[in-house]
Amino acid sequence: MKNTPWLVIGAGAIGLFWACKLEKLGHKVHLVYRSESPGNKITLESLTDEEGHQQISVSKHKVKSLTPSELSRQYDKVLLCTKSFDLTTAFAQVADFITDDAHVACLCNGIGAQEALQNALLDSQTLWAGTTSEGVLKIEKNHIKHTGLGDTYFGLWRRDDKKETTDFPLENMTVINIHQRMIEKLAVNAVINPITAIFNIHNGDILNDEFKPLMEATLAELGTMFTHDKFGYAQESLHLTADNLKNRVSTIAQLTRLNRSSMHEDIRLRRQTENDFISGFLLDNSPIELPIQRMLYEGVAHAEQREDVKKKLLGMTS
Ligand SMILES: NC(=O)C1=CN([C@@H]2O[C@H](COP(=O)(O)OP(=O)(O)OC[C@H]3O[C@@H](n4cnc5c(N)ncnc54)[C@H](OP(=O)(O)O)[C@@H]3O)[C@@H](O)[C@H]2O)C=CC1
Ligand SMILES: CC(C)(CO)C(=O)C(=O)O
Repeated sequence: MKNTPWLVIGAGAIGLFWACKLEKLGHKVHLVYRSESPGNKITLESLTDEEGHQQISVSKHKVKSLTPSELSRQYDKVLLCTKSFDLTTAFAQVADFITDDAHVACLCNGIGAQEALQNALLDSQTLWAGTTSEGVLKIEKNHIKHTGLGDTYFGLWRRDDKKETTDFPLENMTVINIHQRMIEKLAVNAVINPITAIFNIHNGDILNDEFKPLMEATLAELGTMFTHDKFGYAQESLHLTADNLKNRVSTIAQLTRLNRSSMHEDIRLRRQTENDFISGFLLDNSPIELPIQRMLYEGVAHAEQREDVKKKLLGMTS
């Protein structure tokens, strides 16, 4: 299988990063872009070495960039690197060029888009849901900066899948508990992303005293939901008590203290956010009312309500 190229979809930060990573691993990469061609050489600037030490290195990676209409062959390994709200449309555009037994993987944040993608696949195709804690910034159309070293895992999206013994077609990346890992990531995103986006602050700032009551209340509310036996993903989330969440959120906020969260950046640049797949997913699936998460959702979704939401969030929790 190493001889057949990977089809990577989405030439954003993560798509370019994976195109470089796959090429480094010895795979051919065909990269599908939407608006601007990244060309055939990607520059990857790394700020940390493999052990996480500060060290700047620059490498160039060869890929073949195409639009969906330029595709002409069949692919058996596909990696979708779009935002969650673009996932199914991006797949639909390339579906005719994917083999009946293909491995199809996706790496978007949040939950909800994966099930929609699963429904678009043939039963004979395998969907791998992925989660990553790598930090990548796109500087130019063909230039990315790897700002934070992280891990990436893939697991079968369908738990009852007969293909349980199948491995992801890249070594050391298959996990059996992908749903748990995705819920854990979602829990962190549901705190850091909307708060930093609404208050226009860097990730580390949520640990400041000013936000302490809001943080405590948000974590308590989510802890109650994740440990509720009627939450649809309770099997994967019962360990996520308020204290456990506090540790996770504080660690990530500290590690990424100088970064803007993806949602903060999306709002700053007036782009669509992944709100519906983070807070929206929790609101739709929670067995209890989530007044704080609802207010965070509204504050992200409606720019005109943001000032009011800020006051309410600080007022209701102090
Ligand atoms: N960047 C990071 O460090 C991290 C990102 N993630 C998650 O990974 C996912 C991707 O993030 P990121 O790369 O930063 O996002 P970007 O917005 O940088 O990239 C998404 C890319 O998908 C492209 N795209 C959308 N629809 C299509 C389509 N139909 N055909 C081809 N390309 C398409 C977009 O094209 P266009 O340029 O036209 O908009 C864009 O280039 C998100 O869910 C994000 O939350 C998770 C962890 C870290
Ligand atoms: C972990 C975190 C919060 C890092 O910024 C992230 O995943 C995001 O910004 O979407």
